[in-house]
Amino acid sequence: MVEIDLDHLYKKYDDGEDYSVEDFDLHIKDKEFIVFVGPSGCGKSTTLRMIAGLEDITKGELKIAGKVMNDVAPKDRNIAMVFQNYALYPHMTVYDNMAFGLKLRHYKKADIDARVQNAANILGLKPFLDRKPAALSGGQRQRVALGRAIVRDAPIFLMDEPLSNLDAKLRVSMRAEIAKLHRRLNTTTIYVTHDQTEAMTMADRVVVMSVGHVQQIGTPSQVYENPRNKFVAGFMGSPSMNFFNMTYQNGVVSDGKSVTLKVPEGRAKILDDQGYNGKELIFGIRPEDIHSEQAFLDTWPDAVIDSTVTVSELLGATEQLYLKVDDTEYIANVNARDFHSPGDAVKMGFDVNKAHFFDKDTEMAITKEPVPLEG
Ligand SMILES: Nc1ncnc2c1ncn2[C@@H]1O[C@H](COP(=O)(O)OP(=O)(O)OP(=O)(O)O)[C@@H](O)[C@H]1O
Repeated sequence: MVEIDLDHLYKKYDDGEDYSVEDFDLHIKDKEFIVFVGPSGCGKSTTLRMIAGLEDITKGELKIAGKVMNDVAPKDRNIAMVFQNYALYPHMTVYDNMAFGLKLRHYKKADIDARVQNAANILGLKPFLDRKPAALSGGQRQRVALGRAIVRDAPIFLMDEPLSNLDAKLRVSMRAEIAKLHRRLNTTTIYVTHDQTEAMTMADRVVVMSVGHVQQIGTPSQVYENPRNKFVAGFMGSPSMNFFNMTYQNGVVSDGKSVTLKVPEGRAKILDDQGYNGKELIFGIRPEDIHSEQAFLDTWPDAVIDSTVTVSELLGATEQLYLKVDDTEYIANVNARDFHSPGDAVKMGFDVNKAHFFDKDTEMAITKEPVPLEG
């Protein structure tokens, strides 16, 4: 059982005025695949490096399997780490790169060989064991870096943007390989990325961060379906959620120009109960919740907006439409059968039942019960 507890962790760098990480509180379960996700500079790597022991913890406690680790040296934490730049030794073969850490730890030769062969087998690296890193592709190098973590047989893997140096296609296939590897090895894993797609597709749970603070912790679907605030709503999902500044009054939201939408009763009651009648708020709707099919427009005539297509991208089964109403631009993902061209005047139906409302000042989601930070 390897559980990791981040108990109200804080980090302030010597030359920093503010905390780079503030009050990071998380219990990681045995075998869990956790992804820290957020924009550049939000404190993901700093948190990971505190867990690895590469940075001091300013305040708070780090526990691994119940034991406080704050002052334990990195080499004694039994953690394997995979970095963005692979950190391979260029003068060593693939075999030696994977064996090196074990040699340093005085493993027996036969044991080292068995571990390296096993990792090479899992990662499809057998044909390359005698090559040097320069003679490998980016994906193969990244696999060697993973191999070096696997041979350690460590109960915890930490991965810091391990795929960001790979091209888009390779990233997708390595993403699946790492997920498969996790299912096979069941190692408690913390994975850092700024790519929300990686977070959504790989994580058991994601920790969404912004400027040193945890914004929300949950399964990918929890944070996608029930974002706690506007930041999480806008960060998770591609293309991003559309936001409109609106005023809510008597069951209708309006931007004071051409966008006026009836709010279904249940949602309107929540807004009424929480005192938003007559107030400004932020209205959010995901591109997939805006429709162009006639049947939808006929069913919800009070949520149809006359718009103009500015760009249309055919993605195969769906079409991504960039639209404009007055000066407001938004994006919709619609069925590709209704193909549109730039300049087309279109009627777009907003599925207000799926919309999200946020307080204009706090930017927190307006829901029946406040969305918890975790879960
Ligand atoms: N060694 C350091 N000394 C001082 N400040 C630092 C140091 N390392 C990081 N920081 C600062 O701490 C904050 C968090 O940085 P961190 O690298 O953890 O963010 P990140 O989310 O991992 O970003 P990225 O995706 O760009 O790596 C940033 O404001 C950064 O400038």
